[in-house]
Amino acid sequence: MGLFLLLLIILCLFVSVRLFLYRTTLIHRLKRWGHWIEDRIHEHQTLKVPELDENNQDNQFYRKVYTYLNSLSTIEDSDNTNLISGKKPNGIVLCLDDDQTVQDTFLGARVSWTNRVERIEEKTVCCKKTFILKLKKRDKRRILQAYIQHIYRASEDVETRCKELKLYMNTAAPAEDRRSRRRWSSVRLTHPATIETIAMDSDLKKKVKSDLDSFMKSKQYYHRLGRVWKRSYLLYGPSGTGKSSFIAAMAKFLSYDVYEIDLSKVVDDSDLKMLLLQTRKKSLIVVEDLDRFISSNSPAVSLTGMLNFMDGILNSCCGDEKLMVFTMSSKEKIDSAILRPGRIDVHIYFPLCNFNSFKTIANNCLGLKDHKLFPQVEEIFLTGSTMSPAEMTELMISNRCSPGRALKSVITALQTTTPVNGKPGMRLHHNGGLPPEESSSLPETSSVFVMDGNCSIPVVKEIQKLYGLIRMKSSKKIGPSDQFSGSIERSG
Ligand SMILES: Nc1ncnc2c1ncn2[C@@H]1O[C@H](COP(=O)(O)OP(=O)(O)OP(=O)(O)O)[C@@H](O)[C@H]1O
Ligand SMILES: [Mg+2]
Repeated sequence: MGLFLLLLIILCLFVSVRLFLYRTTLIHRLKRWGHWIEDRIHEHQTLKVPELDENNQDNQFYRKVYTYLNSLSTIEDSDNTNLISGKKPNGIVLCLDDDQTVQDTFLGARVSWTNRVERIEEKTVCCKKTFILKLKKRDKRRILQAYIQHIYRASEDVETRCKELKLYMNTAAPAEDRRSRRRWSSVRLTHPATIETIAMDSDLKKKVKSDLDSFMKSKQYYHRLGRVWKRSYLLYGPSGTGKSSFIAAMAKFLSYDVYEIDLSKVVDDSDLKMLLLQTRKKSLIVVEDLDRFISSNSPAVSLTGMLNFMDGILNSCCGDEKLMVFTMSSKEKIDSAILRPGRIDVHIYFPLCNFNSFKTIANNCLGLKDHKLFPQVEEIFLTGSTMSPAEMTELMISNRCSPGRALKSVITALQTTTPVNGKPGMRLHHNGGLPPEESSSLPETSSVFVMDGNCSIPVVKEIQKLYGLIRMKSSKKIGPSDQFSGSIERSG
């Protein structure tokens, strides 16, 4: 009985001491001291993982380490961790701060990582970033190889689970350190457009989706052909027809980041190359308003520089799996060298509104599938009146409380033939908005989907079939010299 009482007292004492230690975080402190002493006893080695490699290209392993460290549970216990709003509403993600150290254990070995950030100039965002791994020398041989593999696997897991799309923009840099700097800054890509919300011919949507799908699955195919795994899209059409929104929608569909090149910040041809070298795989490289750039005869970037950027050997040096997307208002005056297959593989025309796109926008903005005013709207479209989807969207959004009023305002605007692109009263042919240069020789359609070469097999077959049909109709059209080059196809 006495012994039992004694054991009970010891147990109670043990529990209260432990509780006390927890409460005062003494255990935590004792552990830290223990580690500190251990660190003094053992010889350590430090290894650096810089953000850029010796060619100033992205060090892919740096990205992996970044993702891996931010996913560690120990980051929660670490001081100065940044709390950043996450993808989910009210969600928070943890993110290492500059010069913060975080601990990790692997196969019984304790290692630490420090996020070293050296500012190049005071008060600027430009900095040199390096992760520093510190581990015991005696552990290095035993764990390092396996640990690196573990980081690759774990970061890929995290990336596929919660990939957050980014929009990268190029930053201007003084000439002296253009080559040593990271030239892109990023924000989260939060554009709400999806391929479904874009008012576009439904067959065309299907074609684009299947083209993007087959591109993603064609790694082996491209490599077997000895080609860079890249595909180029040209989106062209009047202002406010959804070209930029479609880029965001494509990025979401593919789950790719977007690199948008602002040519006014590019200093010369080699600067443009450097920007391309610093992009990552699985991304969309976007150049908006290419026609404006070409007609401006920019002193900074030459036409040759642009041609090489679109289809140069450099494309093979900056990571595979890239989509290049260019936008233009019209390709009428564009040099055919720019538009040749390989530089541009898919041409998509974005027309002004027709009755079908009006219905999609009415459904998106007002939740209307049908309305008694629809026949009146259809009639006005038949007279050739039109407006841009952007204008139509604005009218509907500003009158969204009253669908009837919204439709009436659309009718009034269509009747007064709003000036489009500065041209008063632009009217369309009854083909629903084909580009002027192509409307005369084409079957009736609402959009143009022109694909040149480089498609994956099923798409090529479909194009050849269609091409045969069109060739029978018009002998004037340009045909492919073989199945992968020069084919020009049009379908609705
Ligand atoms: N096809 C469309 N479907 C749905 N909404 C559209 C469409 N086109 C334009 N919009 C609406 O108009 C707005 C502007 O469109 P967007 O910026 O994508 O046009 P754009 O073709 O890139 O114009 P610009 O040539 O002037 O840059 C979008 O935010 C969207 O709400
Ligand atoms: Mg745009």
